Amino acid sequence: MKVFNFKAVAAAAYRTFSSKRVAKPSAWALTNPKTKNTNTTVEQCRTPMSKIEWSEEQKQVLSSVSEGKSVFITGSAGTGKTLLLEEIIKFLNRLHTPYGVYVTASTGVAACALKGQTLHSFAGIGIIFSDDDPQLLVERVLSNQGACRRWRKVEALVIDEISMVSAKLFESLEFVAREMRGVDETWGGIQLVVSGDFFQLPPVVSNKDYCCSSQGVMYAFEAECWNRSFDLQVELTRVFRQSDYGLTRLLEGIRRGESDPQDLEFLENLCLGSSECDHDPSIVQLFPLNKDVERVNDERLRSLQKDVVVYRAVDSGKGHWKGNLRYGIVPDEISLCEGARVMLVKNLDTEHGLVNGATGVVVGFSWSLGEEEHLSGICNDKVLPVVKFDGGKFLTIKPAKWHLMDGPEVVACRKQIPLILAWAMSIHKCQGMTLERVHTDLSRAFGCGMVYVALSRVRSLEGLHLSAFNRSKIKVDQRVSRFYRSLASEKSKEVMVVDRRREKVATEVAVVSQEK
Ligand SMILES: Nc1ncnc2c1ncn2[C@@H]1O[C@H](COP(=O)(O)OP(=O)(O)OP(=O)(O)O)[C@@H](O)[C@H]1O
Repeated sequence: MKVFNFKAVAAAAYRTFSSKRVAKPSAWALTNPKTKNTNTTVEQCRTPMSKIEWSEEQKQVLSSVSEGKSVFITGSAGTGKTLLLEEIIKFLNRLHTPYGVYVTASTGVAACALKGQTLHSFAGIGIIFSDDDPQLLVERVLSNQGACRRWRKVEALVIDEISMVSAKLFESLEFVAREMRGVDETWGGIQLVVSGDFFQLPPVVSNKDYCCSSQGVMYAFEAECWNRSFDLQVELTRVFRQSDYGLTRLLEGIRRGESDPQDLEFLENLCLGSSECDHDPSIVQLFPLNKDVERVNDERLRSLQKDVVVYRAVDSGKGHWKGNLRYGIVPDEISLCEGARVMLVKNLDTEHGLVNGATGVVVGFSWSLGEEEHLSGICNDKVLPVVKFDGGKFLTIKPAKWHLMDGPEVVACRKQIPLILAWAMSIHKCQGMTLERVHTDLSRAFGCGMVYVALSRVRSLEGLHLSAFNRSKIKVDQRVSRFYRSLASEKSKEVMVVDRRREKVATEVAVVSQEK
């Protein structure tokens, strides 16, 4: 109880302090790339879950896409990249022929969330290594009928979570696109819509490739074809996930590796109140490693000492597509019992907050009357879990379906209960999620972007519980910083051009009125 008070007081004090200290940024601060943490403003933040109102930047992207332009959308966590992408996908699907639009992502989890497929399965190039000859990849595609059709028919290609796509893959795909389509334009003329934040998790590269990449190139933006792949590269700057300016600014500092020492001190102090969280199962624990996630979830489940009901995924579909289903968020098998902490992994009732990421507790099981057919193969006990969500709502959870799409065609389908155990989760899996309450030990974070991804999941400081924090674990790749500096300087050049045009028009208007 004492600890809880400490956290509440600390968070409140921090908010007061941070809002007092930070005045409304000037117009200069908003456009000058050299200004630290310029990119988010307090009046720009809004209450999460409220009605969608596209920001000017989001509107700019929507309009460019509607003109057929290729765009790269980036920005801090929670700036609405995914929401914007969903809107773009709806638009593209209305515009193009069947098989004209392919939605992909670098990870199965992100692909599933957008009802798409992984970039690898779209491309049909198999696993690639840094020394693979691009021509060999074209041959691989040519031996795969489905992949040939995809490359020839695609008119618009969406790629989400680009930060985890390597330069080698990006470059290879651009080459494959030109070769397969026989068109000598960049990407063979395909309209690209790419989204992601390079300050978040980087590409996973093999040891062999890592040696090459650390000397050479690693990130997709380092690919030789990157700049000519896009007509527009936009950094979204309005944060929607957090409405607290202090937290938004603290996160932006960590994202860029330019933290204010007082923010870091605040995070260190926050750790003092951690012991309570170890016993509070309603807080999702985030771990850098999968093995810790499995250990904690298993231990917690066993400690309840209740009868367990097992749900097994039922997969259908064509050959290798079926294999891809297991890389999505929903597991092959999930064991549940009364008292188990769970997270919904599907939007069931958006109006009542029963959305992907909502957490709750299994309070019992009900007979699956009328659902026997749907449960067949999934659960031998023929019962459905009843969950009390943290918002107070009770819901009997029925099996849901996840489809793997090849353009408009469903090529594989997984049926499973849309729940995962939620005492613990990996930082890799939570990238892209909004979580109400998070507990994490960041002293064991490794690699670039991990601290930022973990911290940026929450909506408010009250939702953040830290048991350890080590400032040396905030790692930012200088190549990424340079890339964002160059994006910002391009933006400020654009602003200057617009300002000059405005000045010119104003002078002309003044001259005209004097002449009159
Ligand atoms: N224009 C908008 N109006 C209202 N809410 C918005 C808007 N854009 C985004 N949001 C909300 O903000 C939250 C974060 O959005 P989203 O998940 O799309 O961000 P993101 O940039 O993809 O984050 P991450 O990098 O962590 O994946 C979501 O709850 C989303 O619904």
